[in-house]
Amino acid sequence: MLQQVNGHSCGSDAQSPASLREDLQEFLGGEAPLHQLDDLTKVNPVTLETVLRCLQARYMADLFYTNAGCTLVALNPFKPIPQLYTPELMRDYHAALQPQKLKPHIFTVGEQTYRNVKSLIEPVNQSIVVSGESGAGKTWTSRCLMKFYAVVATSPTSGENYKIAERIEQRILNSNPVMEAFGNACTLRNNNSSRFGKFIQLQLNRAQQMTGAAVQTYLLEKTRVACQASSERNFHIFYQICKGASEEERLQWHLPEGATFSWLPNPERTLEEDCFEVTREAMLHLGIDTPSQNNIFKVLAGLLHLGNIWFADSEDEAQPCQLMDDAKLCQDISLAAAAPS
Ligand SMILES: Nc1ncnc2c1ncn2[C@@H]1O[C@H](COP(=O)(O)OP(=O)(O)OP(=O)(O)O)[C@@H](O)[C@H]1O
Repeated sequence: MLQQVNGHSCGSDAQSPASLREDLQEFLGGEAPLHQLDDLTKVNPVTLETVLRCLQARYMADLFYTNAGCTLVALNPFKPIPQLYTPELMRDYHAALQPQKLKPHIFTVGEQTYRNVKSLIEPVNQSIVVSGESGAGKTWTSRCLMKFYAVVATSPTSGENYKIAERIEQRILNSNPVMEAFGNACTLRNNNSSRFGKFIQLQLNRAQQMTGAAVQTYLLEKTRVACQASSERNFHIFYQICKGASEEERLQWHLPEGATFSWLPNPERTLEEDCFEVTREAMLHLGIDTPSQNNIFKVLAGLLHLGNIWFADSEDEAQPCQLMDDAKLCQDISLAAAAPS
């Protein structure tokens, strides 16, 4: 029988510590290698130690997904595993008679959810909750799910439909770089940490083909614009415009090469998330044209300049704030405006 032990007394039926230790030894020294346990409900007795040992053994064997009943536990491999996310593998999970019989994978969850919609005459909305601590891999997992649906939930027949489907698919996937540029930042725990929560809604038509997506965001950490913990950074987009702007744009946005901004800490760190081109390209695909993009980037550059303004402590709070150094402010602005590049 499955024993559940959570560190507290389990009442009169509780197993004695000695017999629990025996069971533990038996389980850990058992015949079957621990990494072969692909469902944590098969772990017996269920203790923190047995569950962690099982997950550790699977991690060492490059097995990053483990079922826990109807929940999937995903371990972050912290290294690229391209063969785990190929379109071919997505199609295998999609085509399988019983995907749950294949190796545990995020694609099983994606496919099961998709089938739940498909199997009902009056479809019912399905939700997948991706949770975990910072750096656990939630953003990665949501991206995988979106890619999965982009592959399996678009199977149009005619050429015209194919083009429409491809455009929708591209737009859905392009929302990720834009959301991440404006809403993610490098923190102590994660170089690409989402500083907001999101609810992504994928919309399907009656033929279960993807017709659109909506993303609702909440709790964006707006204070990060003006205040970053030491060794952390501001949102990626600020670094992208400073590093990736052309000479002409630098002039337009008053961002001379080498300018320092107090709201832009640790600019010397180069991350793969600093790629301005990817963001611009994705914005274009989402329908944000170049003039609109320029306006957005000008506002962001203005914010960086605002961060370099210092106010003197006010003696009378009823009076307007005084700038610390008017002359320096004018000089900074004119320098920025006149800077060649
Ligand atoms: N399945 C995976 N394969 C390869 N690398 C991964 C995988 N999952 C996560 N990673 C790596 O771990 C990093 C952190 O993952 P991710 O940004 O998804 O975490 P998160 O849970 O969304 O964190 P936060 O809550 O801070 O936003 C990723 O940038 C990526 O490098």
